[in-house]
Amino acid sequence: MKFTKMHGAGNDYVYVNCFQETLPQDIASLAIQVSDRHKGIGSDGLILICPSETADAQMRMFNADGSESEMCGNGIRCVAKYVYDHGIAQQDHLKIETGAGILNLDLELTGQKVSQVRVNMGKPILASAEIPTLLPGNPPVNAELNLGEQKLEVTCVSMGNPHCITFVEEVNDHWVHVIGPQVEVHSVFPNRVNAEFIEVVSPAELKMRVWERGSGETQACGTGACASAVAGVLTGRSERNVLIHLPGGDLRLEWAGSDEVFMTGPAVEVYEGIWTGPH
Ligand SMILES: N[C@H](CCC[C@H](N)C(=O)O)C(=O)O
Repeated sequence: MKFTKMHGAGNDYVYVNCFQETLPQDIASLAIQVSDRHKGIGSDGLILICPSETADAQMRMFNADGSESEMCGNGIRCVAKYVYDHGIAQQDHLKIETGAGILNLDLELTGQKVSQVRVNMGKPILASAEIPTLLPGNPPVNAELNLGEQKLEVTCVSMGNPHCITFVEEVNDHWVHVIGPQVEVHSVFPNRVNAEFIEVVSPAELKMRVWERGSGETQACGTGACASAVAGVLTGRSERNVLIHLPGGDLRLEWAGSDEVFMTGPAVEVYEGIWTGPH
């Protein structure tokens, strides 16, 4: 199976062109195997670039534990780069079908290749089946999440996939590695959740680390950055246009007057290879 390794702000996935490749039946197992950083290719998950009847391509995204997510913000920028650079569609405006609907993307070229992508990520959802209201009468903004000894004040936003955002004084390993896994599997999130921890640098700048549902800490999360930008506005902490610093790079977020969230960031291809495993 031919694959391409790509990343967006350090959030790295194995990409397979399903216009050409045939996959095994059990995609969840394949995702677990290729993602393994010691016994596989090594990635935060597996992303399939598939034909679509309604858009230029369809994206399917699997976490490192094999679970499928509705959306991936860093992934969709890389899918757009792949679709353009590899000649599947060559307009500088693309439509990609996702589990969160069809999204519109604008490509920025350096030479003949895509270097940055601006994505209309659609409207945030403040309460949904994936993010039930945390407690009766408790809205998803500044809600109380009970972790036993500790109570967190969180804001829950879905970008098609669910996010739980906590604003903290200092984003450190304790938040990400100790609190993150507890938030991910908290019983108020029946489908689990991605957990973001945000430090406000200024109203125009946030620092973020993420514990992702199904993949653990990653260097960046596009949908998480969108959800965090929305949470910053809803809680009066940040402006509608913010730069978010992540361990793997920066993302620009705008929550426009139209209520849609626009995300701009890099997309990088690293190498191509042939998956022959596992043996
Ligand atoms: N890293 C991805 C999100 C993956 C989300 C996934 N972990 C989930 O289960 O929803 C992003 O850039 O948006």
